[in-house]
Amino acid sequence: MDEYINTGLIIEDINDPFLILNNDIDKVLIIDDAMDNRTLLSELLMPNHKVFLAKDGAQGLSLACKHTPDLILLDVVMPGMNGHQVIKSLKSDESTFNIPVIFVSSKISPEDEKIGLDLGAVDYITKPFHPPIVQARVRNHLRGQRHKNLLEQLALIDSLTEIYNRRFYELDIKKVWSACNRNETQLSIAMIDIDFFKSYNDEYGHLNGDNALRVVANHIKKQLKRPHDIIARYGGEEFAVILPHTDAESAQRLLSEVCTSVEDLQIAHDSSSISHYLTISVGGASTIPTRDMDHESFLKIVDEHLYQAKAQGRNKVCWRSATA
Ligand SMILES: Nc1nc2c(ncn2[C@@H]2O[C@H](COP(=O)(O)OP(=O)(O)OP(=O)(O)O)[C@@H](O)[C@H]2O)c(=O)[nH]1
Repeated sequence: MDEYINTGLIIEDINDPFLILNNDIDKVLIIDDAMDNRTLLSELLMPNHKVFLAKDGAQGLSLACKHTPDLILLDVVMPGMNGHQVIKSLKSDESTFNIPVIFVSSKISPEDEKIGLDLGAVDYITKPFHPPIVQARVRNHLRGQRHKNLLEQLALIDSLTEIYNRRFYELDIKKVWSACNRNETQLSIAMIDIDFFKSYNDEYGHLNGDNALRVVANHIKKQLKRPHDIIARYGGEEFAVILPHTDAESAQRLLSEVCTSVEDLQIAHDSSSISHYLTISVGGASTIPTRDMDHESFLKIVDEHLYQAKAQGRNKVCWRSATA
């Protein structure tokens, strides 16, 4: 079938890493049972976009989940699942909920258009369509979507350190907690606090304090190598680290290295009573999440261990033992 061939930027459901490499090109998924429409629309969009083609609703849903396109052009009248059923399914799935959908339909009455928009479509184009209008509408919606994505990303970044912020932590931990629960895999969480940071600010000034926060945050971030490991600024001089699929032994080893390496940065801290340099204390715990415990209660255990690290002299890691 012609759509299964990767022609220029027209891509069907192929297992091709090329898709992941060209992130800067917007991806548009066309779901239409008529081959002529698929061809016409893809030719219109192909020069500027990466185009995926689906010949029915089921294939469209599977491509949408797999490739998370930036925009979907969706026919209404199709055999099997119609466009209304497809958009309902897209809107009920967390992974596809945010993808804007434009209906491209031969149902042209205002009532049809209203139904489409009420179902969550961002636009409604009637057939026969005018190519320049399709191109302009697609371009405008993609521009809006890019802007929205950018704002969403910025809302999850801490402006001082440019690492993730607490809001991202809250979103991520929920997902990771349930994924590790489902897969029965180990999850480790650490809370990191800079030692005597109040006196650092008092001694060197707030601007140097800000700079030290930036340096320490990004230094720790660099040491988290796995793709799903994250560090987030949890509050003032406190950072949370999430290490999915990581057991207590590995996590503790990693955080001990982090702890040592922060002191090795040799950021002078003359008013610290434990070192000449800026240091951190770390509390942590590991578990296979169960239904009996939520991540907030687990974080309290992590916090208790941070408290212990402080109480035991700072510049160290306290981890809940596996049997505790
Ligand atoms: N420069 C700067 N300082 C901050 C920022 N956020 C929090 N702080 C400071 O971090 C300090 C934290 O002080 P404390 O909570 O008393 O803790 P500490 O002095 O580090 O003492 P221990 O944690 O017990 O070792 C406060 O003085 C805050 O003002 C920030 O964004 N920039």
